[in-house]
Amino acid sequence: MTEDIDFEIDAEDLPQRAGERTLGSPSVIVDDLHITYRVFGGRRGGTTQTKTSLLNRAINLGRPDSGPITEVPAVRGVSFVAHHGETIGIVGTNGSGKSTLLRAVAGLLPPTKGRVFVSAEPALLGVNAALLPRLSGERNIMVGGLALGLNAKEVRERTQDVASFAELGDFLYLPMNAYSSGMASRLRFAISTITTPKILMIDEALATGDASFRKKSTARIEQIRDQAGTVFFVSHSLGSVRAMCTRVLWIDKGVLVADGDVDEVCDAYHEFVQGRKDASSGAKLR
Ligand SMILES: Nc1ncnc2c1ncn2[C@@H]1O[C@H](COP(=O)(O)OP(=O)(O)OP(=O)(O)O)[C@@H](O)[C@H]1O
Repeated sequence: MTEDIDFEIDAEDLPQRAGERTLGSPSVIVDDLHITYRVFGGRRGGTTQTKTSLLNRAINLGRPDSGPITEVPAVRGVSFVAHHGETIGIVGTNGSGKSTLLRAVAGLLPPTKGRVFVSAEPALLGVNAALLPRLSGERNIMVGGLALGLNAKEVRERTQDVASFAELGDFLYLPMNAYSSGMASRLRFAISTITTPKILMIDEALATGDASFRKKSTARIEQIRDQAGTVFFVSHSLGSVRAMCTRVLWIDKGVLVADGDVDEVCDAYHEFVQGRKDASSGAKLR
């Protein structure tokens, strides 16, 4: 197991754990959730393919989306209840299903099986939010703001704040494909924090930008977290998870192997990635 654990972020720069906040009512209920991706390609004759008729194969010959379909079970039977007032870290090795789980809770992926109940519209805050490279920063702020539920007037009122938070200067009016990658990710972050959601989902957002922007963005996360009801935080940085979270879910190969106390789960996961323990060692923490 060669998972990298990033301890690079200075603990002093991190938002602190939400402390002894009393838990409120349930905000997210995930009940036996399964997410299976279906992708074109893969081994012909494999066990996960659907049958394509000879005629279809002949018609589709040469098309990139023709051929067998492979099913990738990314989340397998995950169940948990999150409450208002919790900051929940999600840890797991590469490809274990963390982002898929987050996207499913955010309503961006339909469950293959099982159900997700949310008490409010969750907002996914991540550096990977899709923006349109040919549009200016200003137009992207409008598109992003509308997508997050603001109306056009509200977005216009906040545009200068978003632009100055992202340190765009006059680049605000240039197409995003003229931005440096750091500038683009700062803008993504700034857009995704334009509102304060009741359920906030953060996917590796702390990795955004250089050290000074990271400090600023973590302060912004702390501010949002204090106002948001429930925060989910996917990260490979156990330092960040320990500093910020009040509970941790550990996902391995799509299965929830541990759900509980931050230090216990982080310690077990750390030992696991160091190759000292098997993933099943986390089961007792549930
Ligand atoms: N769009 C997709 N189509 C098909 N398979 C996918 C897709 N996205 C993810 N997967 C697969 O689903 C599994 C879970 O991926 P996911 O991105 O959720 O894991 P992760 O824990 O977030 O990984 P990482 O830490 O590398 O970001 C992996 O096997 C991955 O290859």
